[in-house]
Amino acid sequence: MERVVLVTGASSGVGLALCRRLLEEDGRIHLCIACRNVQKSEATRDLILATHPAARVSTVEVDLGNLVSVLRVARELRCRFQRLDFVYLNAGIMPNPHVNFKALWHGLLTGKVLHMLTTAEGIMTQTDRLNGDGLQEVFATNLFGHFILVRQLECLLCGNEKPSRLIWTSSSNARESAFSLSDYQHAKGQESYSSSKYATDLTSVVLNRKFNKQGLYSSVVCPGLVMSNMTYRILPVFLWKLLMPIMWLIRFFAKTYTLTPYNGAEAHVWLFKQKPEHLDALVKYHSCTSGLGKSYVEPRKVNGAAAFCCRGLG
Ligand SMILES: NC(=O)C1=CN([C@@H]2O[C@H](COP(=O)(O)OP(=O)(O)OC[C@H]3O[C@@H](n4cnc5c(N)ncnc54)[C@H](OP(=O)(O)O)[C@@H]3O)[C@@H](O)[C@H]2O)C=CC1
Ligand SMILES: CC(C)=CCC[C@@H](C)[C@H]1CC[C@H]2C3=C(CC[C@]12C)[C@@]1(C)CCC(=O)[C@@H](C)[C@@H]1CC3
Repeated sequence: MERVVLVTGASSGVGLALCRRLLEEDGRIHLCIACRNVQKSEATRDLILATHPAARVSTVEVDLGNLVSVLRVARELRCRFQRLDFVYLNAGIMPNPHVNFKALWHGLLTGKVLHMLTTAEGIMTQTDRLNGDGLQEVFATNLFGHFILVRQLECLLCGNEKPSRLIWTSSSNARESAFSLSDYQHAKGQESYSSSKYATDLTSVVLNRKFNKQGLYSSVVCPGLVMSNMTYRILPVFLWKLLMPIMWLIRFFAKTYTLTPYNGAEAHVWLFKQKPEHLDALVKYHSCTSGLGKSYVEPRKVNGAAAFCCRGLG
């Protein structure tokens, strides 16, 4: 039976590399790519078919930051498919990023620089805004749109012969201290990206609690630092090009400097091959690349997730 795999944010970066890598793993899957509009869907399908001409690739359009669009695409998917085996919830944004180089310099003096270079803790802020639905844009796009999609697709994901899987692209920038239940959309702070990714980690834990019995399993991954449209919006492209040799060097000390979308998709592809019953719901799977360019996956506990469960909030 062919497996049906849905990937959001398939038009570029980690999502596009993931689509290609999944087809390398199993050329018989039915890959459904979700992009923002028809032009992007068709261009992405052409790119994938150029390297995998025999692949079965279909397209759907969704703006995850627009609830009407999410409900519409869920309806369309329910009509088109009888079940979904894998859903990669990968689309994401980081609008108006700002890097505090002074803090990075201070980190160098206080010995925290490696932690800062891998998590961006204390050196990155964003300016968020309200979207058309009256929700904070980062929360809505990175988490809530995806969450509503999952809930709307329950009939395709639960109670199937084999377990179905949700795989969320989170981040090592996810931080417990950036998230607050009383301001879960992060309207008040300037770390909306970090908050949305931490909320994603917790959502995955809670989804496992609720749905494992019905054969649906959820995992979170971090692709590491990847050069993609998202990172190219943080600094000017010429600066990234200048920094590139330094980043190759940093990779000898910081294994999460995966740098290419292909390497960044390592954990996503690894999870595709694992039995979900053997995975730990409180772990985030990190794509890593050694200084010599070898890719591998490292599991790390999600900070605070166990405590969150114990408090009974899940
Ligand atoms: N790059 C990095 O270093 C890291 C990235 N990540 C995460 O990886 C994921 C992929 O990002 P990456 O590949 O780096 O960046 P890209 O910007 O290349 O990819 C983001 C994807 O999300 C899509 N997207 C954005 N907004 C929406 C929306 N409203 N509705 C539908 N699709 C949307 C984009 O579509 P479009 O082409 O239309 O804009 C694009 O396909 C994100 O969740 C990001 O947070 C996590 C850790 C590190
Ligand atoms: C690499 C050097 C020498 C300088 C670049 C400084 C920053 C622009 C850079 C350092 C750490 C990076 C980082 C991210 C973006 C770019 C940095 C702040 C992320 C926040 C990108 C998105 C993610 O999800 C995180 C995992 C990244 C964490 C590290």
